[in-house]
Amino acid sequence: MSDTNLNTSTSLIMGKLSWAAIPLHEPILIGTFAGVALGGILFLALMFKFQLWGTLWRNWITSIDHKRIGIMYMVLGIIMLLRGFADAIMMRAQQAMAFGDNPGFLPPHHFDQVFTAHGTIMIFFVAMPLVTGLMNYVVPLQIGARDVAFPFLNNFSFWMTTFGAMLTMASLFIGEFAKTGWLAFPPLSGVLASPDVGVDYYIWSLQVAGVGTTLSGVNLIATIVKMRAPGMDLMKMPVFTWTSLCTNALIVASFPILTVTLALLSLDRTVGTNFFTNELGGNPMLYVNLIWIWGHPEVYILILPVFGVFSEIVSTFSGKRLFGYTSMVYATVVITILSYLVWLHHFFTMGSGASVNSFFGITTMIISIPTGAKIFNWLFTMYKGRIRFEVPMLWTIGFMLTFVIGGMTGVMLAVPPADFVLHNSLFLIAHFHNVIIGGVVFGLFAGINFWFPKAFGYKLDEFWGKVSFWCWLVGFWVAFTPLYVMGFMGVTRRMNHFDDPSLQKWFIIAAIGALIIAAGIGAFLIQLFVSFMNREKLRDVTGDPWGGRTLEWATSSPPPDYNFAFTPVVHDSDSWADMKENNYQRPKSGFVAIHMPKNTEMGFIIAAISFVLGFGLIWHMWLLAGLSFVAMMVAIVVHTFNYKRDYYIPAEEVVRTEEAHTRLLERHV
Ligand code: HEA
Ligand code: HEM
Ligand SMILES: [Cu+2]
Repeated sequence: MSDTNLNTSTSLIMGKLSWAAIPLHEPILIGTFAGVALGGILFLALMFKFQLWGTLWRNWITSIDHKRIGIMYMVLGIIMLLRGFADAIMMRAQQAMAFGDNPGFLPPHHFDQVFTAHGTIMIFFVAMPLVTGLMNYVVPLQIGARDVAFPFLNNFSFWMTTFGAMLTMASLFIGEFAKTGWLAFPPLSGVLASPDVGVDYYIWSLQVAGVGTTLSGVNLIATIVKMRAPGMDLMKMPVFTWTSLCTNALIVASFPILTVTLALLSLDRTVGTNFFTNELGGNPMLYVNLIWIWGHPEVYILILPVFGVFSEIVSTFSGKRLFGYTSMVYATVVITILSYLVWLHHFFTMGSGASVNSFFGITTMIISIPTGAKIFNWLFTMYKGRIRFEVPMLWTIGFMLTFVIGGMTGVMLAVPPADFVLHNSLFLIAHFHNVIIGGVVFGLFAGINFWFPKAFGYKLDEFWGKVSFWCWLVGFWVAFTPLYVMGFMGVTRRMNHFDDPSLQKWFIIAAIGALIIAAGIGAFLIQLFVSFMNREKLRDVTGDPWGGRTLEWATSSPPPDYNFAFTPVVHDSDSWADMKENNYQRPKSGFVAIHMPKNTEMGFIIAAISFVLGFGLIWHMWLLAGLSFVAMMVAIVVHTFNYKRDYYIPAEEVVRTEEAHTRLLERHV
């Protein structure tokens, strides 16, 4: 065999992968790897010791129960939050020390990967899974359904998201991640400026996860449209379900744009097309437009569901019906529509001209009106309410104060002449962390504290919940106010070293703020642990610990596999509050067998193969890519022959479950 032949055969199998891809010369990465490996070994040891593999496989990995899938999404989001936050701490430390002669501890090529990975992970693998997890858990319960419309697809979507996240994580130890920023604009992300695999990791992680997100959007829309309890017409739907419906409409309408954009980028990179280069009629502005037509709706995909969370919490903890239900629904729909008419505000400075900029500036500002309507509705709900300042409500009030300021700085950026000064400055960074942390993250913590007792049957510890809240609130302001200040001074984003020593004090303050946030994350983990240890004391047997108003509180906590023994009948938007007022009695007899979907391992298997496929494509290992593609197709076809997709929970078992709940309730009274 000649030398050339040998070379082609190696590259067909190994592609660009070689030992040089393992970052042995990066002490930070080797340290991290050692930590992950040790943690992994500890985890495996514990799993074997307590013999948990069977349970993990049967009850979780292969589960098609929307409740378990919802919880798994939340676990994924929380684990990835630790990774994304580790990146944030590294950036805060680097920028606090890298002044003058001190280069800091992160060389530019590493720093650039850190901010790209931070942004990508926080948006796609923290905020998205947490939001999707909440919707998955809560929506079917709120509409009185037994599961989502396509339970298998739900499991598959979850695993696609998870394996997408795992591809990003793999880039830590094999090769590297993109150095382009979280939206990977060409020409920087093109093959000339970024010849290594970083951008390919970015592309394929998001492609794999994006399939999951799109399908889960389809699934939840079908669920909400088709599976509501009798009597729940659209204007009687709980507000969280409404915001979920709009969010998933946004997902279905925007994620395919991301998929296509990334597909074109990968064609440019691998087969030499010129969609986004200036050669042969291509144009980088095409990419900028496409990515923001997805990117702007994306930020509303994150915020709308948490607006729903706050609506549920405000009315529950004020002991009142939500003020302005109808206007709340219209505001949500208006924001959904407007979010498609503003994308250009992300590149006012890129030469569209005064009239185009004015159009997009004005549409952007108009979004403040429905958003403001929501804020005032929440305030009016609290007005004259009997407010209980429990942990979910604290997060809600913290959100209202923080988010309004973040929204206002957004409106400042929407003024094109002002944006020419503030674009890509730390002011922008402060704006979006202000709305994302003060809005999305606070909302997720509010939601976790609110629905945790539903999912696990006991409340979360109040003391540690409050510690976590105060650390996040104070920490956020200490970490990001300096960025507003420096933004006004003209300091730009994505810098790993500064020359002007007078700035250092601001970065040190920001680093202290990040440490306070770290304490908030720590307190949250302690809260989970302490609550688990004290679960008997924190137990709620009623299924309705907060005096809830919507259907999820009508069933036991945790709900049985089938959610409701009988499908509830709805007469009001606050259906459970209405049922309680009318002296609703739980049915105690007449139970029948319940038709349920059955677990399957196929979602996990197909998603795992897509991880291998992604890995092969990243490294140009064409043989591996081809084989895994064929394997994936085979798995899909095999799955279509699986006719054993459902089973019945026998009536006796339903009787047993329901009677156990009745006994608990009677003992409680
Ligand atoms: C959850 C995320 C989220 C949310 C909700 C928002 C909400 C808003 N954003 Fe933000 N934004 C981001 C995430 C988000 N943004 C991100 C991630 C980026 C940058 C990405 C990057 O470049 O990397 C960005 C960037 C960004 C830019 C681009 C700046 C630049 O690159 O130079 C602009 C410009 O117009 C903008 C505007 C707005 C506006 C007007 C709102 C409005 O929706 C806010 C509306 C709310 C209020 C105004 C407060 C409540 C209202 C009242 C109390 C009523 C009274 C108020 C008035 C009448 C004003 N945002
Ligand atoms: C928890 C505390 C957090 C801290 C301390 C933090 C800190 C930072 C820092 C220092 C940067 C780089 C700023 C620069 O360019 O100079 C950054 C960028 C970014 N952050 Fe965060 N962040 C946090 C949470 C989040 C969350 C929760 C999200 C989203 C859900 C998020 C999304 C982003 C994005 C999208 C970028 C831009 C990345 C890029 O420039 O490509 N961050 N953050
Ligand atoms: Cu935007």
